[in-house]
Amino acid sequence: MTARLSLYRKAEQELYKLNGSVKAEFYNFCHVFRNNPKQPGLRLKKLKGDSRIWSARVNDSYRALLARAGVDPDGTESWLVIAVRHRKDVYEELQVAVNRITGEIEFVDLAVVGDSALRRAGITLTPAEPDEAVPSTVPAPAPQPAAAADVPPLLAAYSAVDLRELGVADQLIELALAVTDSAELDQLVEGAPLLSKDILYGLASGMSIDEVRKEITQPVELGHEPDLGDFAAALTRTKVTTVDDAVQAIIDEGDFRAWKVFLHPTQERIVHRHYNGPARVSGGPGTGKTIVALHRVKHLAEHLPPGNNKPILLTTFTKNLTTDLRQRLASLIEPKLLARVEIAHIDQLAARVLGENTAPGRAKQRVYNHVALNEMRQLLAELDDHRWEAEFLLEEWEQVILGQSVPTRSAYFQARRAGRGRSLTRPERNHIWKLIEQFTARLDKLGVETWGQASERAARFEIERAAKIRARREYKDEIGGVDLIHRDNSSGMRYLGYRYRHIIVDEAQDLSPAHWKMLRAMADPDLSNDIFIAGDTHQRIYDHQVSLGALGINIRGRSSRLTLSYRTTKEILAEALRVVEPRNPIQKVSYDDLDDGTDNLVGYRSVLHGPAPTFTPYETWDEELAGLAATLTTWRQELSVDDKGSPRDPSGHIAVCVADRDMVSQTMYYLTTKAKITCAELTKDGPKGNGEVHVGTMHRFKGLEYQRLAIVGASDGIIPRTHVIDRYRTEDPPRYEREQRKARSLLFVATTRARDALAISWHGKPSPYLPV
Ligand SMILES: Nc1ncnc2c1ncn2[C@@H]1O[C@H](COP(=O)(O)OP(=O)(O)OP(=O)(O)O)[C@@H](O)[C@H]1O
Repeated sequence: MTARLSLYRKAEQELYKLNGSVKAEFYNFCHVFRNNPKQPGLRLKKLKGDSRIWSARVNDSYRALLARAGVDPDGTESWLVIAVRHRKDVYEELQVAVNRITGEIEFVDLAVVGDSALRRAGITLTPAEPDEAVPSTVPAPAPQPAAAADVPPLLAAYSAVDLRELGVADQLIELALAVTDSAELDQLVEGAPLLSKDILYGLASGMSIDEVRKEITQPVELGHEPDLGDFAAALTRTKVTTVDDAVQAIIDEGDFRAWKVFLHPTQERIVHRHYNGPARVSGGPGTGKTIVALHRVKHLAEHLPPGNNKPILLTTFTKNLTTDLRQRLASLIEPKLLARVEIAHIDQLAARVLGENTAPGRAKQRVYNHVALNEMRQLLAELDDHRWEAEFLLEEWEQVILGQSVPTRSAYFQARRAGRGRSLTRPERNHIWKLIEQFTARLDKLGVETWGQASERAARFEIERAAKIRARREYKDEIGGVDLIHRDNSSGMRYLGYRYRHIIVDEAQDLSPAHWKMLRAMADPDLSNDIFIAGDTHQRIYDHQVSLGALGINIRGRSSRLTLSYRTTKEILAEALRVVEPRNPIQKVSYDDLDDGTDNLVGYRSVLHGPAPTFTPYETWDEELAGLAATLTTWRQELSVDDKGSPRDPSGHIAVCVADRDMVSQTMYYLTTKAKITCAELTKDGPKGNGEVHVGTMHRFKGLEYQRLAIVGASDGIIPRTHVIDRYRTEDPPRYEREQRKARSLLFVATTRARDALAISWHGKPSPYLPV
């Protein structure tokens, strides 16, 4: 007799944590079991409490708990491993059931529920294999201390019926209603099925029943009443890993594999949905927006018609993030599908478009804005014109003229200047236009252009290209769909089509209007699933505010939000939130939704725990660096051994984040020469060299994550740069606010890169954005 064996998600995760020899015995167990589950050495037997759970022997100490999920007509049995654990932790009362909302198989692990909660709910656990010396039943519960009875339950506002209707597993309902504090709830949900965990945390964090129903329950609802006894059908709906010869590789990959297979139901829904137009996912840092974007690429690639072209574009704002995306995508999809995906950062795309449209030898050198600013200053000095600041003019050019592709002086007279400070009269606009004409002529003569100019030109080329495609289509429709050989042959138009069938954008909050226009023109707006956008405006660190609707990208009704952080601990998250959402109403900041509405982080939460972030003041920068060296030395030591005491290399898991390049150099110099800690600078191409600790400016940390992170030099005057922005306070208040918001978001991005530990320090006065 043979058996098909699958692993329940929780069981797979338990296996990652077992030591190597137990894992090896488990692979052997799988092999034997698949050949013959009745093999006597396996000692397969039902638990007494629930006829659905069976226990089988992995080795002397470990047991696999299994559920039988049907038999094929050819006699092949289907079994699901729901847990692998020490025999002392196997209890007769363990149960497995089909959830009435999702129709999936669920295992409620009472073995990890705290004693106090079990006792209050009147549940006693009986070991399935008691040690000889231990009585077969856990001693009768001790009477509860009188004080405990006075503490109201945490979820006192809800009834058993509420919890059941939302989808909490039956076995957990009484227990959940009995817990009195969040620590008890944490323990209760540790072994709970995902849906129960989401619901209970949602209610405990203040979501209403309706919100939980809408955001958590409905997305995973089966739509009809499942047969609670039909495990075979339930197995087909349950996320499992099939045990085959590759199971060893799967388990050895451990937690690194989790994001590839176990999407959260909300993530899964966003990934697989059909969208009739552009769609967007938002959510706080670490909620899996990039993961969703990568799975979306996979989903779309799997549904492409056969071919050898690259109809999918995956793009992001910065170069170093494309490297990361490429690596992650390569580990998620097979090479054949990967070959159908173009991965390029947004400036690279613009450069490519310009390359195609520029005669050889005529290309301009692209320069960053500080080079352009110098040119503007020189021009103003030569003209002896002091009416406008160079910075103001450059921004007016970038944000208003280039940002809206304003083509002529008369169009500039009419241009919207939202968020640009005081209004300009017609003569003032006239003056500015003339200066900017002289400035662009100067750049032209030097043979250079800014990246902003380049993307605006690229957008124009792409828009023209899209217009040709549409004109050809309309003409073809007009003449009744016949081939346009007479017309196409002469113009070379025959092969002209939209560049991409699907475009996926990550870190969307930082793209400029020109970038969006270019992307819009690269995919057919008449087709569904054309553009998928992932981003969080709370993390916007460049000055590009856009309204997608006005740029022809209509996401209305196709926006979703992720709220559960997989990266950051509760402790870090609470402090990070106070950076972007200060409690002081005078400092209140609002964030847009990439359109004309606002976004917020309501419901943003984490189920991970860790130490509270530390906030340390110093008198001087030198003292602060000495403190940093001490922290890093301790972290390095702690991360040099793993959970099981084996040595491991801490390189690349610790990082230091500072405000500017000078501080990067000073920090690296101090750590290398005074503390013997090797460093790698984070550059736009990723970490340079293989030093143990990565050091970089806040901008470089966008999209990355580290196990432990130190933010140093978080002082008033540095975050934000008071000497740079203070003059706007009276001169240009909207600009002052924008600068403040950018600096705040930068600190928010930095704090949310830390996974387990975060240490923030400053010298002198702390940054006004720090929650201290
Ligand atoms: N379903 C999942 N299962 C396991 N891990 C996950 C899951 N979703 C996300 N993660 C992990 O959470 C971390 C953050 O994910 P990701 O980078 O996609 O978040 P993000 O929302 O894009 O963050 P940011 O806005 O900060 O860039 C990563 O380590 C990722 O592997």
